Amino acid sequence: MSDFHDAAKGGLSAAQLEAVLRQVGAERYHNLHPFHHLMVSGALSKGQMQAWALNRYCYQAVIPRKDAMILARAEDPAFRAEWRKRIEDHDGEDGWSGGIAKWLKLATGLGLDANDVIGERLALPATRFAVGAYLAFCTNRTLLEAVASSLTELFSPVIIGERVPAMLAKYDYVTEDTLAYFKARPEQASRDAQFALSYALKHADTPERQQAVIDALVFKCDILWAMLDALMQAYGEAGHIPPGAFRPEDRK
Ligand SMILES: O=C(O)c1cc(C(=O)O)c2c(n1)C(=O)C(=O)c1cc(C(=O)O)[nH]c1-2
Repeated sequence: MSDFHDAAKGGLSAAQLEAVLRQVGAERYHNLHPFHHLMVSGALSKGQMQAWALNRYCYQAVIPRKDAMILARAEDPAFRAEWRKRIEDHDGEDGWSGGIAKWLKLATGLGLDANDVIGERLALPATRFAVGAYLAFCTNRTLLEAVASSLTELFSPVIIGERVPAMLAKYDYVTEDTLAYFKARPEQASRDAQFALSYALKHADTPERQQAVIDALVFKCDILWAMLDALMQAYGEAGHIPPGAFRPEDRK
């Protein structure tokens, strides 16, 4: 295990920087988290699955907002033309025909009330803090760091490829229709991640900027990890559900 804090010392070639970024994913992406392992092994209760979908909605909902922050800060029209596809993917043409609507369908397909999900008030405090930290990072850090923080998407096709077949095989209440969100995602994620990776490799042209790119990806892995930690703490064996947060019916 590396801590990556001086991974760019002395400077890296583009290929070396890419290798470090992929190593960050190999060591820190949330497919390594115990909550994901419980999910793919079929061990989650329905209430735990609902808690996951309800909390993940907060993440989905902030994505187009952080992408709008990135758009606003980008001076190159060609960059903006490419990046705005991300907002279109999540919002669709009318706000409710893209990825966010599909995530909502996933949540309601698991038995949750749509207003409870959209309202975000039943989400865990730590989820809201993590998601807020992502939005703040993309608002306050350099454009290069904000772009680099999206690079977890290099690894999302892998976790989606693990999650979807397992959910269909191991939970009888999960249908293909419920999981429609994930159909378009791997292709969109690969397109987006390739663009972001090329941008990051090109613009990280000093050891300091290379380190900033690596740190941004580590930070983003921490965000995703912290969200699953929060679910474990609240809905795992410890069962410390914070006041006001979602209480599954199978665990009053
Ligand atoms: O299912 C997943 O585990 C997963 C992970 C990630 C990610 O790695 O950040 C994203 C998504 N899904 C996703 O659906 C998505 O739209 C997305 C956008 C971004 C981003 O940072 O811009 N990450 C992710």
